[in-house]
Amino acid sequence: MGETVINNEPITADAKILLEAKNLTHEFDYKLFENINLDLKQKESIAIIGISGSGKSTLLNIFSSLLKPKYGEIFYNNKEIYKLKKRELLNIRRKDFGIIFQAHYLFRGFSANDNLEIATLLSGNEIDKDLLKRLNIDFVLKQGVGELSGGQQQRLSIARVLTKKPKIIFADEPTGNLDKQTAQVVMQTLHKYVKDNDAGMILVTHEDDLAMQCDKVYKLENLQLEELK
Ligand SMILES: Nc1ncnc2c1ncn2[C@@H]1O[C@H](COP(=O)(O)OP(=O)(O)OP(=O)(O)O)[C@@H](O)[C@H]1O
Repeated sequence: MGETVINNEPITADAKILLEAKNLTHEFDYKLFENINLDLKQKESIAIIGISGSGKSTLLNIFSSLLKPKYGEIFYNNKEIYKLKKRELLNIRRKDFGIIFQAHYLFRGFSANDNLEIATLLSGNEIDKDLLKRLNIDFVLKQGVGELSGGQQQRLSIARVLTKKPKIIFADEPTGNLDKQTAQVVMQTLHKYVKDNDAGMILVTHEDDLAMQCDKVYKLENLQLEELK
């Protein structure tokens, strides 16, 4: 545990755009954001910070196909995702999008290994033993999910998402349950995955130091994304 983050390759101007958000506006009881635009390129990681209630999770839900915005569009592979047929959208969400939220959605009553096997069945990929070692969960595979600590469950859910080999990772406070050192290992693992697999990542976090390890950092404030890095 505890190497330095490998995240210094610059993103070239001609890198492929993975996800494009155009003019997003959304509100619940109050307006959260207005006319937000964002591009996510291959190998790029983008962090979104902002005070509690500013709408970060809502924005991530919209990016990640879970919530249709009031106005605006999200393009993935040149298609507007909210105009796709339900089945097509589900397919993208299942195969290409890796959604890591604090609630883990692990199958309780099954072992850690069973949970990973499900991801291999869905994706046709193998379980990556090195990944499990990096995340320090290789020794808990036989245990039931309910027997794992909160942090182990969180890392298992991250391993399960990465086993799918998603094109884009959407992560909402993925290190919320973890101590600083383990959080650092998890972030390194996510950054390495993004660089090694020509993927992209959008991360919502309260931790400024974790945000600054991303290629770009935006603060959601006054209905806009202000570019901090
Ligand atoms: N499904 C929903 N229905 C109604 N209101 C919602 C819904 N989801 C979020 N909100 C409201 O939208 C506002 C922004 O919530 P959101 O979770 O996006 O903020 P956040 O910046 O991620 O906050 P935090 O940092 O505390 O997680 C809050 O006032 C919340 O109550």
